[in-house]
Amino acid sequence: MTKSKFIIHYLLLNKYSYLFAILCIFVVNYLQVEIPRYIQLAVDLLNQSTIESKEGLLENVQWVIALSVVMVVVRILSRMYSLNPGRITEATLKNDVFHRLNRLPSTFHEKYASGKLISIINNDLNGIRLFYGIGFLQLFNILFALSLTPIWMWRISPELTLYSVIPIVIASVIFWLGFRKLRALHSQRLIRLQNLSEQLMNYLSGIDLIKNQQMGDWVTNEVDKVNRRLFDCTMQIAKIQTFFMPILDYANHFMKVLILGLGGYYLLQAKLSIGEITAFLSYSVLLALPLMHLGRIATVYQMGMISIDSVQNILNNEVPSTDMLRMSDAEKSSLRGSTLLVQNLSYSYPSAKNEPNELVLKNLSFTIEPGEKVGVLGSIGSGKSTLVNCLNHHLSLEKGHIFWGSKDITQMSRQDWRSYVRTITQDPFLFSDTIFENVKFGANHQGQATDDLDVEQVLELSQLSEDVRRFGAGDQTLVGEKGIMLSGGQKQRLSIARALLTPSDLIIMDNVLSAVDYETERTILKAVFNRIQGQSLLVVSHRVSALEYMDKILVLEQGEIIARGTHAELLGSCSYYRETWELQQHETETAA
Ligand SMILES: Nc1ncnc2c1ncn2[C@@H]1O[C@H](COP(=O)(O)OP(=O)(O)OP(=O)(O)O)[C@@H](O)[C@H]1O
Repeated sequence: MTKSKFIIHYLLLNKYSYLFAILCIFVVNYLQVEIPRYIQLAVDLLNQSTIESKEGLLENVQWVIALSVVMVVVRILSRMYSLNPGRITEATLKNDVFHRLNRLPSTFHEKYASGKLISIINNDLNGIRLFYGIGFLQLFNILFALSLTPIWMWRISPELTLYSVIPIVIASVIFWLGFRKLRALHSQRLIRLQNLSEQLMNYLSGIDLIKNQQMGDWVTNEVDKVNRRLFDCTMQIAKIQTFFMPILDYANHFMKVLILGLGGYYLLQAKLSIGEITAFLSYSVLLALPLMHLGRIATVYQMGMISIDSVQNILNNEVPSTDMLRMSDAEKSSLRGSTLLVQNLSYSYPSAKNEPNELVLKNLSFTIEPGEKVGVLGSIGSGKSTLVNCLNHHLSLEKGHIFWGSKDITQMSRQDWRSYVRTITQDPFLFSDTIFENVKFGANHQGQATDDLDVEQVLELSQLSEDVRRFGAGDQTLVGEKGIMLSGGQKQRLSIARALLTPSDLIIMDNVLSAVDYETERTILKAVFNRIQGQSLLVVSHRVSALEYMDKILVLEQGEIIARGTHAELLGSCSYYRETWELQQHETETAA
C-alpha cells in the first residue's frame, strides 16, 4: 500500500466523524470572525449617547454573548469528533500491526528485533494518533482561519490587511527552513528511540547473566552511549523549536504594532473608526493563533509521516499467499492420520547478500507412517533443528518436497498445518503466567475444550506432577518471565505437557529431553507412547537412549542421512551410531 493510500484508508475508517468535525471547525471559525464584527459595531456605538445607540449597543453585546456560547459548544463537539478518530486509528493500527506480525514468516523477525517492534508499536503509533487527531483538527483550523480571517480584514481595510500580512509572509519563509531541518531530526530521533528500546530489551532479557558476571557497569555505559545519542537529537529538536518556531509568534507581535501604528494614522485621517481598529486587532489574533500553532502542527505532521513509514515497513511485508488459504472442514478431515512424505529435501539459509549459502540439509527422503515413531540422531550442528523447522513449515520452503498424504505442505497455510503437527522445541517458551495457563496455552484457540482434569493428566504424563505438588500454589504457581522460576528440565516437561494436551496427528520433539536424566527421559517417553497411540511421533535427539524404542531411526550427519533402521539394525550397520551408543552407555555407568 502506498503512503497516500495508507493515509486515506485510515481516514476513511472514521469518515463520518471527520465530516462532522470539519463542519464544526468551519462553524467555529466562522463565528470567530463574526464576533469581532459585533464588537466593532458596539465600540462605535459607545461614542454616541442616543437611546437608539444604547439599544443597538445592548443588542450587539447580546449577539456577542450568544455567538460565544454557540462557539464554545461547537468547539467542544469539533474536538470530540476530530480527536477520537486519532485514538480509534491508533487502536486499530495496533491490532493490524500485531495481526500482521503474527503471520509474517520467520525471515521478517530475523531482521527486526523485538525491542524495535515494541518501540514502533508504542512511540510511532503514538505519532500516528496525533497525526489523525490533533493534526487533523489543527489542519482545518488553520485552513479555515487563514482563508476566512483575511476576507473579514479586507472588508475593513484592504491597505492595512496587506501591510499586516508582510511580517507573516517573511516569518513563514524562515519557519519553512526550520521545518525542513526538523523533519530529518524527527526521523533520526525515532530511529534512536528504536535502537534504545532494542538495546534495553536485549539487556533486560539477559539481566541474570549481567548480574552474575558483574557486567552492570559496562552495560550501563553502553546504554548511556545510545541514550546520549537520543538525548543529543532531542536537544537539537528542542533548540530549533525554541528559537525557530516562535518566529511566527514574533511576527504576530510585530503585526499588532503595525496595526496600532498604521491604524492610528488612518484614524487620524478618519479612514477608520475605533471600532474597526478594535475589530482589526481581534482579527490579527485570530490570524496569529493558528500560525503560532503551526510549529506544533508541523511537528505532529512530521512525526506522523515518519511513523507511517515505520508502520508501513511492517504492514507492507507480504504474508505468504498460501497462509491466506483455509482448508474446508471436509478436506481437513480427509487428511487426518496421513503419511508424512519427505522427498529430496535440501535447505540452505538465505544469506544477507542473497548469495546461495551452504546446504544445511542435503537431499533428504523418508516417510513417517500413521502411528509410526521415528527418531533422528545427529551430532551438534548436523541440521536436526533445521529439519524440524522445515517439517513444521516454520522455514519457507520450495514446493514438492514435503507432503502430508497427497497434499504438499507448502500449499496449505501454516495455521492449517499446525492442526496436524505439534512441535515441542528445544527452547520452550513460557509466558509470565501460571503453570496451568501455560499448559493450556493455545488449546482453546484450536477449538479444543480442555478441563482441569486434562491438565492434571498431562502434567502426570510429562513427569511434572510431583514438582508441581511441591510448589506452594500447585498448578496455579506463577512461573515468572519466560519461566524463570522453573529449571531447564521442568520447562521442557511443561512444554511436553502442553503439546500432549490437545490431540494432533504428528508430534515432533526437538531435543526436548536433554535437561532430564536418562531415567526420567525413559519414563516420559513411555508415557508419551501410551498417550499418543495411533499418532505419529518424531523424536530428535543426540542421545541414543531417547531413540532406542523407535520404530525407525535416521542418522543425520552434516545434513545427510547416512544410515537408517531400528536400534538393533543400526548397532550392527552404522559405526557412528554404535560408537555414540557405547560412549553414552559408558557415561551413564560412570554417572551411576
Ligand atoms: N537462522 C540461521 N541462519 C543461518 N544459519 C543457521 C541458522 N540456524 C542454523 N544455522 C546453521 O545451520 C547448521 C545446522 O544447525 P541446526 O540448528 O539445524 O543444527 P542441530 O543439529 O539442531 O544442532 P544442535 O544439536 O546444536 O541443536 C549450523 O551450521 C547452523 O550454524
